[in-house]
Amino acid sequence: MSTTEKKRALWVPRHPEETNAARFVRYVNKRHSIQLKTYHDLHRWSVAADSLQHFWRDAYSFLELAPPGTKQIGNMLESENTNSVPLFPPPRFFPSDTLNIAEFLLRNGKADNVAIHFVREGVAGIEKVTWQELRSRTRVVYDAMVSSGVGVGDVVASVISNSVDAMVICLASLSIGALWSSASCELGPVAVVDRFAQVKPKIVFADDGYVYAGKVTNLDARIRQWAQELGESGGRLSDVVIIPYCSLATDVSKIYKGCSWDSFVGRGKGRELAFEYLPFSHPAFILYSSGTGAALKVKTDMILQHDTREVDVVFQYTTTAWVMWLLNFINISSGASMLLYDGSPFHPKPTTLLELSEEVGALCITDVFSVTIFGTSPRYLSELRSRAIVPREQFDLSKLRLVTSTGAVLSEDVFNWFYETGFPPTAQLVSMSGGTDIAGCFVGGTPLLPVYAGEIQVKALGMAVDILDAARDAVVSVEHLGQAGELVCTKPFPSQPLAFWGTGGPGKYKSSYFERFGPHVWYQGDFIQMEMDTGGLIMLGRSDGVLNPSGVRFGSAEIYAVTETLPEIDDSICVGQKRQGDADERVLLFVKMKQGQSNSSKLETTLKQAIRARYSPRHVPSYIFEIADIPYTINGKKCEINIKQIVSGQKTAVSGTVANPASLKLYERFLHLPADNKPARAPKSKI
Ligand SMILES: CC(=O)CC(=O)O
Repeated sequence: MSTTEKKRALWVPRHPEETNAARFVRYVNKRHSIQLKTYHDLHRWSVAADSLQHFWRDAYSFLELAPPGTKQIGNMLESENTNSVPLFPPPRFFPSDTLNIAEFLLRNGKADNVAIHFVREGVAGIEKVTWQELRSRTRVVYDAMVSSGVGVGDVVASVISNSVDAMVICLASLSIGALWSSASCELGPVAVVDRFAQVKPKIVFADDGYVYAGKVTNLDARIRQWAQELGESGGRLSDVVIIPYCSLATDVSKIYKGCSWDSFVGRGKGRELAFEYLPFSHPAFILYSSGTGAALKVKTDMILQHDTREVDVVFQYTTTAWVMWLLNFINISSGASMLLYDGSPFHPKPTTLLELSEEVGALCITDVFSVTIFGTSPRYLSELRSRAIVPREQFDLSKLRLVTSTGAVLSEDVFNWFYETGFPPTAQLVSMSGGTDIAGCFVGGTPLLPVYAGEIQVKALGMAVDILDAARDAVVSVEHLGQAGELVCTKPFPSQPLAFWGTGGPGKYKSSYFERFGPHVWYQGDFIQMEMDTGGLIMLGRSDGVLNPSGVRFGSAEIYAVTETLPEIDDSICVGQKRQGDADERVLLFVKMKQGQSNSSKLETTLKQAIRARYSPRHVPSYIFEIADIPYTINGKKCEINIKQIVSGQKTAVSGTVANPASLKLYERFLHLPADNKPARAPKSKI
């Protein structure tokens, strides 16, 4: 695009003054006698050294997190000057406040309204769980947990589907002050032991089986294996409670500390549900990759960035192994109704999720008969497009207000498809990026500003995001130059992890985020750029996957932005290859072709020309290969680092969360390629 050409907005806010964010601006203006007007004014104020504390305290009270009867919210940090507070060691937030997250989550829903619409693959109908039922199911599990000796600070773990049970068990654990940690059912026994041996749970809940893409998997043998190994790993496991989710009649006597759901529940003594009020910084969730802080951050994202309201029906597609499960769980605090789905997004039909979105309504909210907020991923949207599904023609999605996408970079091409062909143009498409480690977003959406193709709209409120020079370890911002660089955060935020679990935790925490730029700068490991025309943000990929041939740095997402425009390509993965004795690296692009298509020399030429024209000759991959499969994690992230290591002859650690680990083998043959790698001279090579 030429510099004089203005970018066209794909979506513009219609009634910005009616949004939660606009109400919040009026609220802080009044409280502090200031005159913030735009989103950018609000963001600047939310991260300034002398008002960061005001922002988080105001968000705390505006979002009504404090327990009923709280007279005053204390200071966010002990020190008033947030410039002097490092992010590591992690500061304690709101040191004088107490809260119980479960009480907060269950506080707002009206007894007879539907809290959760639950749909399971392979099970007909929609289970409607009212708020009253949710509270009473939580009470039953709470009662049995107390009888089983679960107390403040104990870990409750679950190998569980994205079900109502998962929410109920988590709520019961949090009401006691126990910590929650979950894994999804498809994880193998080694991965389950890897995770839970570290956190030493007191109780583990496990579904007896799961259903995915039409197949029922009985987990009996896997549970036996991991329960035995967990028991031997020296923890304090007292029960492995089997949930008869698939009615598979598991023999619990064969499982180490096995206990049936009925005998577990039978331990209850009829106790009322009670909430343990704990310090703001009391831990609540153990997440893998990396408290109340999470609740404040998630609420801020939901209400102020996504404008979630009480009348919304929210549908986030996720498993219990992804941080989006936690975000969705905290979502219930808005009193909004949710659709919970367990199963494959494409089974029995590729339009299953869209059908559900149309169908699900909320009891007692007569004018809402469809999902209004749909949370998904770039992969899902690309898949709809490549299957030629046109949601807005096939379904009534007129009530859909917001579609959020996370987990990977959402390409410009998918943005354009969304508005030109795919979804109702009135829906706001929000691409967001944060991480498991921060339980929320660094950058995301706002209802106050337009949406542009390929761009994340804004930096999230209260998050002092900056873009630092990727070639240096010094704190040098390149944001105002429009240059690509490292995404960092330079001020403390309440959803920072409290610690890394287990021995050596503080050291691992420090080396993960603070080695690169020091204790005042959180280094996220994402490569990002600001679009100077619009102020939007463009994610370019993970920093460790950054491509760097002959000193030109660019992100894999830039290459995917081109491959995604070619209809014959189903998917692609782009990595750097390092060779022994060569300081430079070359770029390899692997393309998975659609059925019936092949990587012809014409396609290679088209690809190279498109990359050269859009970026530069130095962005053109040295080699383009056809490949039969692309490895993904179960959360839909491409395994670029594994491939980069494999093609560079380095050892690679394959985590239990790779959904299709066999595909990694396909890349081993690319270790030995001819030495010469002049760009654009890529020989055609197929497998
Ligand atoms: C909010 C996110 O960024 C979620 C993720 O890590 O995929």
